[in-house]
Amino acid sequence: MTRSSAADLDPDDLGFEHVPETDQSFENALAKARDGTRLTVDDAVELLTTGSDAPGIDRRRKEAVLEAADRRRAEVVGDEVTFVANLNNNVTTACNTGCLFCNFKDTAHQFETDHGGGHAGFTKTPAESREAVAGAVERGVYEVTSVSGLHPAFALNDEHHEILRGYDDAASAVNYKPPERYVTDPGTYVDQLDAMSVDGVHLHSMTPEEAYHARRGTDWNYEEVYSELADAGLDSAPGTAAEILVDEVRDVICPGKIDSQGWIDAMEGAMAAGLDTTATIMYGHVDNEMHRAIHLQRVRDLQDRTGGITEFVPLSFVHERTPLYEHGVVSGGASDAEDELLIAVSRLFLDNVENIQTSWVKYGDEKALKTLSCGANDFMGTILSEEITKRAGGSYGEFRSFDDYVDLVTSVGRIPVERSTDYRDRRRIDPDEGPPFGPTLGPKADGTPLLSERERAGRAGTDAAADD
Ligand SMILES: C[S@@+](CC[C@H](N)C(=O)[O-])C[C@H]1O[C@@H](n2cnc3c(N)ncnc32)[C@H](O)[C@@H]1O
Ligand SMILES: Nc1c(NC[C@H](O)[C@H](O)[C@H](O)CO)[nH]c(=O)[nH]c1=O
Ligand SMILES: N[C@@H](Cc1ccc(O)cc1)C(=O)O
Ligand code: SF4
Repeated sequence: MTRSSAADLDPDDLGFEHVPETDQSFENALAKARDGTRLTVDDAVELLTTGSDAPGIDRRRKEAVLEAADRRRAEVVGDEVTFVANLNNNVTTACNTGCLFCNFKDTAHQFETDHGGGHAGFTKTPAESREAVAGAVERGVYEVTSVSGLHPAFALNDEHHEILRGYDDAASAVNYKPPERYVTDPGTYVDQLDAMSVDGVHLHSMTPEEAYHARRGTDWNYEEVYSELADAGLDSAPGTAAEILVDEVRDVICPGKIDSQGWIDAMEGAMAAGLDTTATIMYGHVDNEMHRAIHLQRVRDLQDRTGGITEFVPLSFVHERTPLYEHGVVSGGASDAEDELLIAVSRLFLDNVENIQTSWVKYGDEKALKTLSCGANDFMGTILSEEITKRAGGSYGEFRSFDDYVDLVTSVGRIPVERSTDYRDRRRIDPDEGPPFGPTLGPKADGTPLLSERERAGRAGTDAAADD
């Protein structure tokens, strides 16, 4: 069943078929985790629940799971904690997909020329995107992550515009309105990537959902679309939009999105086009431990087939300003124990994905540091600007300097390491040599700090959103 509004949902009966019940025991699952036997979905459920036969989390059992994951992390990737010098450049917040966990988007009609009222969102032209990227590259950033709303005027290229214009009632048939209808034309996906290709910066962009948007209304396949995007400068694709890869959950939280198989098809297309990818899970809303375990299996299967996933990124649901919370469908996000167990079981279950990322944006510094001893080894990036979590009510900040990274990582006895997006280039940072520390791996990165003390203080209250 597809429902489109949070107000229509009965929180006490979401009708889920998948529930966290198994024939496995916690002890058996833990023994398998400890000796490195490949885990099943039932094993993962036992570990995530610390025993599905009893309600609540058992503290002692939880510590045993975290310890097993920490040991595995040490065996697989050692004591280095990696991070990247990157910029988030989101192109537009205009989106009609209506995901109930998301407050990043603004309904797209507000961006039209004949819309009277104001709005808090933005659309950047390709020239504006280039300016944002050029400024960051000048300062030593060498990765740009760009994820955006599915603006109805976005098309892959000029040919795609022609195809979409050919539809009768294109707005409802293919979610298309021509750029002339909008105050700001976002250009095409190819234009945006071309514009953001500044001095060899690594472009990490085009989620599976965006790739779907870039081929809607055509018979093009994902590999062709990603190949054209790669020609325009794309280097790797973020595997967001995964949310929970179980359709009964997607039907509740994102009925307008591609389904689980669609996400997998897009990821396979990206990798067939030669791109690296990342994979995510967005958990802690209406999902249960069985859903999380099935999700992990789908990601592991995909990685068995492709080998192109460089990292797994758990994104804990930020609830405060989202339709799911405002309509009482959920009463909050994941607990600390759930966050720790999710990181730990991701490490133990995904025996074919080397890097598990922890997000200081979602968890805050204290919890993110704790997760570095529950299985995580990557601490994401400087990002310099953050809108998705902030708009959902998250308050853990939107940028991180290398000095902060070195302080945080050394405070838990680990080794700070600057990395490239694909983890192939690495530089160990010697804390005794600085501060200030800055990035050195990019073409224009010379070790100069990305943010001076003064800028960091000055930016603490800045709002990056601009008017359309
Ligand atoms: C905001 S979308 C932007 C890209 C594109 N529209 C898409 O859906 O793939 C990127 C991701 O942000 C994450 N996200 C959105 N709202 C969130 C929230 N309230 N808490 C945690 N993650 C969230 C979701 O996992 C989503 O797939
Ligand atoms: N976890 C979050 C990320 N992760 C992405 C990284 O910053 C980086 O782009 C990736 O590891 C590839 O190098 N980005 C966010 O904006 N917010 C997060 O919560
Ligand atoms: N920007 C996304 C997260 C993200 C982007 C790229 C990734 O590879 C992973 C996660 C968010 O804040 O939720
Ligand atoms: S998650 Fe992405 S597709 Fe869904 S509403 Fe937000 S911006 Fe749009």
